[in-house]
Amino acid sequence: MRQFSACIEWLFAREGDNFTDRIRLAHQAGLSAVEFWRWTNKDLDAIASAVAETGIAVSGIVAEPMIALTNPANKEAWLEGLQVSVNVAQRLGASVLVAQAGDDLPEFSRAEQREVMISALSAGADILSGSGVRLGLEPLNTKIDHVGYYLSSTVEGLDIVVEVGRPEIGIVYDIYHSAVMGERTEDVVGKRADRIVHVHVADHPGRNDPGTGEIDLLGRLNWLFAHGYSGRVGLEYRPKTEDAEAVRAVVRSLSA
Ligand SMILES: O=C(O)C(=O)CO
Repeated sequence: MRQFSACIEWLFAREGDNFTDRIRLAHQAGLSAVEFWRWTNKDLDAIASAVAETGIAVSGIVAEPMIALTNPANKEAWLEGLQVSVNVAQRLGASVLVAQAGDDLPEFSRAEQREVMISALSAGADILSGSGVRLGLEPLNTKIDHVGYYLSSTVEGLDIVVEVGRPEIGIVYDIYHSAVMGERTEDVVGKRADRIVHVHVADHPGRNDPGTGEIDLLGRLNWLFAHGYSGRVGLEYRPKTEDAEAVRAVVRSLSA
């Protein structure tokens, strides 16, 4: 059965509640996993308690510090942070760390930045090795949400992780970002679905609930699962309502 994970940066984020209430609300709504972004600004003890109390899984968090992997000056600090992020992921039982490439830096060529990223990711693989945690480099759209970001192409992201050549390193494939960039899933993923460590969904336009826009999310998910993806589906969208039933309806509509 297809497994879903609620991104509680946006889902179950009722005004007045504290962050850990979102974990309880996701559990009450029937979700088996949650994910969130930064961990350095959150109460990890409270999160760990809510996770233990509900039995819900944490599918992923962001690798911190969120500094540009494209910048050679950041490599050491990024690797130090990765070690701590792995420890946090292990504490929470999270199997995915999400890494962002950072901005396209005008002082370096794209090829130079690519080399810097490959070197950092290769060193990162040594840190991840044996930890049970994988790192997903995330291509993001540069048309709406992340103008200036280095990595907007899924093919380029996959080429980078294939060149790194380590099982600990893959990509996060966000169908919304990919669709905004005009990509068709089958064209850009091709035979490399095994390199995807996590998938995100949101509809376009609006980045709202699946079903509110024009992306055939079910069709794209069906394609991914038929071609080797076996991880969770992260619900990373801005919900139009706070109604738990609306999330359940999304899960039903995207289930196989
Ligand atoms: O920052 C974003 O837009 C993301 O998709 C993070 O996962």
